[in-house]
Amino acid sequence: MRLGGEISEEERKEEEEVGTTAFSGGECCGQNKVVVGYALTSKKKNSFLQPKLTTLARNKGIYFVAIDLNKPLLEQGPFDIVLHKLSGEEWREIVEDYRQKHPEVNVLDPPDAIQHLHNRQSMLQVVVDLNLSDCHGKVGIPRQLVITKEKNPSDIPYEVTKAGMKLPLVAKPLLVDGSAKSHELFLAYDESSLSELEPPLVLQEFVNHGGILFKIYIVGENIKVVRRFSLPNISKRELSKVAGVFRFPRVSCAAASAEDADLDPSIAEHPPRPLLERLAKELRHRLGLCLFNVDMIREYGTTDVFYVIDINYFPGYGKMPEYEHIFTDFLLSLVQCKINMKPAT
Ligand SMILES: Nc1ncnc2c1ncn2[C@@H]1O[C@H](COP(=O)(O)OP(=O)(O)OP(=O)(O)O)[C@@H](O)[C@H]1O
Ligand SMILES: O=P(O)(O)O[C@H]1[C@H](OP(=O)(O)O)[C@@H](OP(=O)(O)O)[C@@H](O)[C@@H](O)[C@@H]1OP(=O)(O)O
Ligand SMILES: [Mg+2]
Ligand SMILES: [Mg+2]
Repeated sequence: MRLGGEISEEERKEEEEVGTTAFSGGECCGQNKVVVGYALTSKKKNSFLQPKLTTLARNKGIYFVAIDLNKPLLEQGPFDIVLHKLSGEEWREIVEDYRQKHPEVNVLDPPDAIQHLHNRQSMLQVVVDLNLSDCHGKVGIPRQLVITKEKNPSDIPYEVTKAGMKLPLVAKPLLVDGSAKSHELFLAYDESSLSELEPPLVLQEFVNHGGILFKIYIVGENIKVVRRFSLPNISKRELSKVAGVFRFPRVSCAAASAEDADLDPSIAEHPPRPLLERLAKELRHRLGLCLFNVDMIREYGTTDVFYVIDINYFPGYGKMPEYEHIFTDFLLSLVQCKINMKPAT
């Protein structure tokens, strides 16, 4: 916890912008003050730093301060916690350097750990390694094949046949770098059309799941599940009649949740809580991350066969119910944990 931390004029302005009021000194209404430096894109800042979050945070003594990207990070602060989601190697090095020079600051999360989620192959490999086959259900990943950038697109149909992959396939850019392009996904109904795609790619077997997906938001030890609309089932009949590759929209990212829709209970029922707790705990430890979400689907016609299809770093928490309470409590718990760990003097 920062005692007597100073906040610069620019940071003060920024705080006013996001609805927090800065003051010098380390205490607020008898509470210690927690300073959270943040480096987020303006889109993320707008969706995450909503007034309902910043107001509640201020009441709990938490102050969000914008990191000035035009100034060295090492000259800014002092911070208790740093929250960040920006792309690029340069930023990664800046944060890594800052972490080494300021081990007392909780940097959420370490850049190397985040990097794991920037590749759709390494992202899901942790789920495979977990081998969660008997914990109130089975959790795996869809069968997938990586097509590296050296591969000639005209060879993709052969590679797919050789690997014995079953159609239809979802084609996803291998790298996730925060760009719109890295979210450009295609559904492929026949093998020969696959040569229209541009490597590097991950080709994933499409798993019928009744058009509903579960977004499992993780904030430290907290788990919140929301239901979202997803792609509908593809029947054998449809598959036999259709050919080609089709781009599809970011259907499950829409803010509209499927929470209140009138759905078949066998499709809509949330995955069992013990399974989610085990999955979240294992992923937190194996990935070394606190802030992420997992997209999970239930194989259509089953009660307990689940697939993880995507893991995202620092997702759209603004769409998670009660995120302002969960997030502020989490930030306070981090600082409290540090205080408890300090040796008594
Ligand atoms: N293997 C699959 N089987 C069935 N549907 C899938 C599969 N993979 C992806 N989808 C559908 O496509 C959507 C987008 O896929 P995915 O989540 O992997 O992409 P993304 O660009 O990383 O999305 P996000 O916006 O969540 O980061 C999913 O939410 C789901 O509706
Ligand atoms: O924009 P939204 O609020 O929807 O958040 C999305 C987020 O975009 P942002 O980080 O630019 O905000 C995406 O990050 P990048 O992969 O593009 O880095 C990804 O994490 C999505 O899964 C999030 O949607 P959600 O899964 O939570 O529905
Ligand atoms: Mg997704
Ligand atoms: Mg994703």
